[in-house]
Order: sequence, then structure tokens, then C-alpha cells
Amino acid sequence: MNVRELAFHSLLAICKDEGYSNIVVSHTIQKHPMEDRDRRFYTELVYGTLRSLNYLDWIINNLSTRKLNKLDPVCLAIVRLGLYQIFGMSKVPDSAACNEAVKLARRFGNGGMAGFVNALLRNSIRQRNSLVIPSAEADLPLHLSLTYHQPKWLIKKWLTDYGTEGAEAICQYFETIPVLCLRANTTRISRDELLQRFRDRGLAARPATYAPEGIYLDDNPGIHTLKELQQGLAIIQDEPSQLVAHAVDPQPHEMIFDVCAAPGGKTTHLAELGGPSCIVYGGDIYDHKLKLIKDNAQRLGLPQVRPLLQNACTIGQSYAGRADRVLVDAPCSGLGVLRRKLDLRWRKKAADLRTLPALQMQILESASACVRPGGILVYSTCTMNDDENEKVVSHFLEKHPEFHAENIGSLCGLAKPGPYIQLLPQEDQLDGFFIARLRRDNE
Ligand SMILES: C[S@@+](CC[C@H](N)C(=O)[O-])C[C@H]1O[C@@H](n2cnc3c(N)ncnc32)[C@H](O)[C@@H]1O
Repeated sequence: MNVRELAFHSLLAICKDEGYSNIVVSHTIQKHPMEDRDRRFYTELVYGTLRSLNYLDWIINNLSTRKLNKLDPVCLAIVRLGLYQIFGMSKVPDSAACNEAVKLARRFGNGGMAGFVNALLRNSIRQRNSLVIPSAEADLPLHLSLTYHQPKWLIKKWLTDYGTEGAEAICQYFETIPVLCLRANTTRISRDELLQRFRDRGLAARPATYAPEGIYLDDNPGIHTLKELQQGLAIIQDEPSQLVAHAVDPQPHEMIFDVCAAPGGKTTHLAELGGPSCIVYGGDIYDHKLKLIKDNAQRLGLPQVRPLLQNACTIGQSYAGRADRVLVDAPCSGLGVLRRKLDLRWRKKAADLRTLPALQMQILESASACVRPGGILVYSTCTMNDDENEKVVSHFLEKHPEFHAENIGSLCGLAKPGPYIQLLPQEDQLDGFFIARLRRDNE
């Protein structure tokens, strides 16, 4: 199968069948081994098209009399892919982008579709210079939305929360390509030794800024080539996520509950830090996700991890006062990690955000009941949205005077004003992330 054809199938699986882009791409690469050059072209086609989806759709709307939602999904995927090559990939000749798109339309659609694709793409090339997006003065949210490929509702939120400069800086950050970040499994190898292994293989590896086990691989060689992952010497985890287990700070002989745990990134980190005598329960509401926790723990050599099928909204009833430390890595809007989740940015709607704080509060309430007197409760999210972060924690503390917030700057190696850590891309050059550490008073 040629690379464009693979990219077309992947886009269809993501946009029509709602597949997760990272899973679709990684399955495709596994199923269809490609030369390095082809693999890069394939990922650029899929991720590039997904990233600039709103801009490509804006072009379609400008050129076609047919409404976007009336277009056949096959046709839409082919046109988007073609337009991305024309407007987003300077190295691809326009003629190749058009011809290959028409071939795809003939093969997976029909003659009529091929005619439509051909006309639209050739028209876009002819009109390239007149397809100018609205200026910032004319419509600031739309201008930023089309320039930086973010949904307009989110741009409006950032403009309200952080002003024009802040919103634009966030957009610029989310346009950058994330560098692969690993966490060294220090129960098996030190970070320095792992760094050296990578460098010996000619890979550009450098230590993370704050996370003591973190390693950035600037030139991602393709995760399938990293044998250290299969050998359990490391796991993929972004730097902000790596700070959470340090905020929990597990100790030998303790019992830790990680109540929203799958796929187990933080559970396994907690187990590594707490050592073999520290039992870490990795709980999740979805049975099929427990396997991910189990597999990760097995690969990293951590038998002290115990996957647990449970609903965090009610866990307090079963395990009241049992845990030394509890982590609530809550389900959230994920607005801090939009760089990594390209599909999320187009799927999320403003309304989705409204229901989350109530769920987060319910989970925090119930999980807090598991904390023994004098124990620790950590709440984290990968979002930058006060309603899901500070407000949830403040509300919780108002209702629970037996808990108080503790400053975590020294545990996480980060100085932030106030007791919580709210990482912001425009300030920290890291994904948006929130961590709060609360201690239950001794009775
Ligand atoms: C942010 S993710 C956790 C990521 C994980 N902590 C890690 O570092 O790999 C949130 C998880 O919460 C789980 N979840 C959602 N609602 C839940 C509930 N009511 N009880 C337990 N788990 C839940 C989801 O299945 C998801 O795996």
C-alpha cells in the first residue's frame, strides 16, 4: 500500500470512526513496516492534516458550494489530505498532491468524487493568493484559530483567561512538535547510564529540566526501535506527569492508592519511588484498562503494583482510612496536552468542560476518605482550567477542614507562588498541568 493511501485510511479511522490518532498511527506503522523516509512522510501527512483541520476546512468552505457536513467522509478525508500537501508541505509538488488525491478518489469513491476532488484542489492552487485568513483586527478569535489551528471556543476562553499575549503564546506552544520524553526506571538503571546508552547509539538525549528521571530524545528514532522500552528500562511519560509521583512522595512499607490509574504511568512511578515494600494499588473503572497497568508493571519489574477494578466515586466506602497516600489523577478536559492529542482539540466542545468539576469533586471526596489520619492526598490534572483545578481543590478544602494544602515546590524541584503547581505552556514551556498536595490532620 502506498504511503498516501495509508494516511488516507488512518484519517478516515480517526475522523469518521473516532479512533485515537496515536493508536491508529502506531498500529499502522506496526502493521505496515516502512522505510524511515516513508514513515516520516506518513506521520507528517496524518498529524499535519489533523493539526490544521480547521484551516483546511476553512479553505474547503471558501471554495465549495457543498456544505462540509454534506461531503462524503471518504471525499472529505481525500480533500483534506490533498489540501494539507498543497498548503502545508512545501516539498510536495502541487501536481503530485492533486494527481494522487484524484487516484484515491477514483479507487475509494467514484468518478464523480474524483471530478470534485480534482476541481477543488486545482481551484485552491489557482486561488492560493486570495485565500487570506481574516486579520486580527477584523476577528481576533478567528484569526488566532486559523493561524494556530485551535478551536475558536478555546481561543475565546484563553483570551478571557490570559489576555491576547497569553493566548497567542499558548497557541504558539501548542503548534510546536512535542519531543519524546522517557522516564528512566531507576530500579533497573540510573538516568545517567540510560542517557549514555542513547548517546552511544548516536541519539541526541538530554536530561529533563525538573523531573529527576526524565530524558528527552530530541531526534525521535521511532519508539519501535527503542529496545529499552521493551526491556523495561524506561517508559514514555511527559515531564509534568513525572512530577506527580514526587508530589505523592511514597515511602517504604506504605500503602498507596492511585484511584484513576490506567494505563499506569504514575502507578509504576509510585512503585519505583516507594520501593519493593511499598504496595501500590492502581485502580480504574474500566476492566480492559487494568491490563495496561498490569503489562506496564510487569515490563518494568514491579510486582508491588496491584491493579484494582473500582469506581473512584465510591472507593471511600470500601477502603476508609486504609491508605497512607492517595493519588487522584482525575479524568479532565486535557487542555494542557493539546500538542499531543490532535484529535482531542477538535472533539472537545465547551459544553464538555461543564460536567467535569462535579465528577472530579465526587472522586476527590470519596478518595479522600481512604486517607489515614496524617496521610497525603494528591490531586492532579493535565489541564489548565481553574474550574477543574484550583476551584475543585478550594471547594474540597472548604468542606473538609481536616485537610490542609502543602507546598510542593521542593518535592517537585519547581518554585511556584502558592501551594499548588499550575504549569502553563506560556510561562513554563511545558504542557499545562496541575498538582495539589493535601495532608489529613492527625486525629
Ligand atoms: C488522566 S487518566 C489517568 C492516567 C494515569 N494516572 C497515568 O498516569 O497513566 C484518568 C483515568 O481515570 C479513569 N477513570 C475515569 N473515571 C473513573 C472512575 N469513576 N473511577 C476510576 N477510574 C476512572 C479513566 O479510565 C482513565 O484511565
